[in-house]
Amino acid sequence: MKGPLFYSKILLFGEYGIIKDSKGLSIPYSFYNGALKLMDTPTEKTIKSNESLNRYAAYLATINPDLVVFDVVKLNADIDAGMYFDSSIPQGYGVGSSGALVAALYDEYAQDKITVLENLTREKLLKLKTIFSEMESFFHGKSSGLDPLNSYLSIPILINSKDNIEATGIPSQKSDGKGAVFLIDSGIVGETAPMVQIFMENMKQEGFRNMIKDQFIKHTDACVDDFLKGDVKSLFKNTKQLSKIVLNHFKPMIPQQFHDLWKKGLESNDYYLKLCGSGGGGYILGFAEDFEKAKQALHAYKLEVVYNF
Ligand SMILES: Nc1ncnc2c1ncn2[C@@H]1O[C@H](COP(=O)(O)OP(=O)(O)O)[C@@H](O)[C@H]1O
Ligand SMILES: C[C@@](O)(CCOP(=O)(O)O)CC(=O)O
Repeated sequence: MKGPLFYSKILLFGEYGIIKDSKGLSIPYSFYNGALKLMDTPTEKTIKSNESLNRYAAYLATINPDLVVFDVVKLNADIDAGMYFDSSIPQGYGVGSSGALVAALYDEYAQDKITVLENLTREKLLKLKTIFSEMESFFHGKSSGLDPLNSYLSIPILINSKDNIEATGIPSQKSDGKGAVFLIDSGIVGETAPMVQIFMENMKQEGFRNMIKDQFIKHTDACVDDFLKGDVKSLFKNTKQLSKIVLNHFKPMIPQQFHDLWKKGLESNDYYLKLCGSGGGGYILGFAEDFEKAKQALHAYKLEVVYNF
């Protein structure tokens, strides 16, 4: 057995906001991917993955059957036979390792599944997102379902609001462009669930809620609009604001040793940093109008370009 490949994703904008009601924009990142496979010779990695699937299968069997029903008998038999998720997607790096896994399992075991080949109306997309949100909650505590959706469809997804999502095109990349979006490897593994929990706790405070509504969501939405329009000038203005807000209000999600680097970008304007997914480690997402300048300022770090302006 070797299932189809599912890609990692990069949530360019919308982390945390999309759990509430902000816009979000997520693109597939084919550099990393994963597929369900049967073990030949067991290794530490494949055994660990198989055990993780076993725990997850028990959860999948408890999901409301009105939403989605899985072929649990086949799933359990495959797990007993040594199935694992053969994936290059780093876990806890904010690029959707659990999302790709969720997409692969839905694809293989969901009954009456919505397939990528049919006409994906807004209703069908929303239904898929609801199913994925429920499936991924096992890993996240609370999940928007966007990661698996992106992985399942392998196309950019625009979230306009909680119940208004669509497949979208993004402006084509300029291979000779000076600007870039890039990843910085923090070298630390993050965990989504505790970060989402901190966010949900903070949301119980009125001051934090107001900041999310009046500042965080406002700039997130503006960034999404600018990116899709290709308005690079306005995009950098709004990304700078977003970077500032995140530094001030999402400190637990930024590894301590990156606080200074984050601030330096805001002061020099050489680059702006933002969270990549839930944060707490993993990748940090960078935006630079002049990538050569950013590279110099960040020479001590390993950068991976994901988009050129
Ligand atoms: N290859 C894999 N095999 C089994 N489980 C996996 C695999 N990759 C990811 N997972 C599951 O997904 C979890 C990571 O998901 P999460 O914390 O949401 O991080 P990410 O940002 O990478 O999606 C892991 O703890 C594990 O339970
Ligand atoms: C924080 C959040 O908005 C994005 C999390 O992404 P990741 O699991 O860190 O890739 C949670 C979600 O939308 O499921």
